[in-house]
Amino acid sequence: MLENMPWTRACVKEVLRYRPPVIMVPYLVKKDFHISESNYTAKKGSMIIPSTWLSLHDPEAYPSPDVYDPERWISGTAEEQGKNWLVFGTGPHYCLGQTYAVLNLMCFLHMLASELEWSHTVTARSEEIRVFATIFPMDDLLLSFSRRGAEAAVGAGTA
Ligand code: HEM
Repeated sequence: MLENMPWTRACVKEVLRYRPPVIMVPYLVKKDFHISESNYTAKKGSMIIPSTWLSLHDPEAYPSPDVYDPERWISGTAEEQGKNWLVFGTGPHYCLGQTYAVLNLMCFLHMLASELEWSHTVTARSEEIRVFATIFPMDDLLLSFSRRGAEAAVGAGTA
């Protein structure tokens, strides 16, 4: 079923690109490591902290990177940008949960969208980002839900 939901997948992949939950991954250098095509060598014992944010907002890979645009995963070239898709890291320690995470978010989004009406109170700080391990909207996200077709709110408040 989930493989037949390209738009739900596109929405999940786009929100992970647009607002990645992990914006940097720290690595400890185990031995001197020369960065190819540069004259820089990372010394043993130093910390390297690559930013996933910059790759995921690279305009060469994702045109208009600061626009939330699921369409780029349908008719655009986003699926071809494997080197930039660092939401789940890369290399031998890439995230073991990445397939599960995307499928789980698809299920979650599908259920919330089909069962509930969403109401988002947008404030001047909604698009500002607070970094605290992961990222949050600065206004904490003023979102309320009501069951479709019912008067009673099932989860009003912040979420
Ligand atoms: C949206 C949700 C998630 C995001 C954005 C995420 C992101 C990441 C990132 C960036 C890394 C570091 C990769 C690297 O060092 O290059 C990582 C590692 C890891 N993740 Fe996730 N992750 C998510 C969900 C999950 C889930 C649901 C599981 C387990 C069910 C999981 C299990 C792991 C494990 C075991 C590692 C360490 C792999 C290793 O060191 O070899 N992750 N994740």
